[in-house]
Amino acid sequence: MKVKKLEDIIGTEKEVSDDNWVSRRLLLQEDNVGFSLHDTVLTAGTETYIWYKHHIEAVYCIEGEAEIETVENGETYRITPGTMYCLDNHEKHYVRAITNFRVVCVFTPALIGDEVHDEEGVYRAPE
Ligand SMILES: CC(=O)NCC[C@H](N)C(=O)O
Repeated sequence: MKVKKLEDIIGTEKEVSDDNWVSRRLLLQEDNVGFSLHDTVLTAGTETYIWYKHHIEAVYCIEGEAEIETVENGETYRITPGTMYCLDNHEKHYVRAITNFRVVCVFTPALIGDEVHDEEGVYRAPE
């Protein structure tokens, strides 16, 4: 069994930041469990364009509020604590954080660890 605390991750290479968010990566490919698990905070007032071309992501909100817009059809969703969304069709989308937006994210396949979005909003393909 594996037990890790957020405080074990903060300040290490498993705490990964991009312009609009910080992602504390609790489980990664090296843990060999088939998914990765992150505690992520998106910064209030930011808009992030994302396309998980190679991954499925589930996102469970535990603090704050955001709007998600799926690009293909322009639909918007208000996400608040206790709500989950799952990008099960690799949807291109925007995340607009209204307040600091804290979420638990699960990715399959698991992230390797240092991924940030490229110019297309994509995390690189798993190795
Ligand atoms: C909600 C979302 O996808 N935010 C971007 C960061 C990502 N979830 C991560 O933790 O790497």
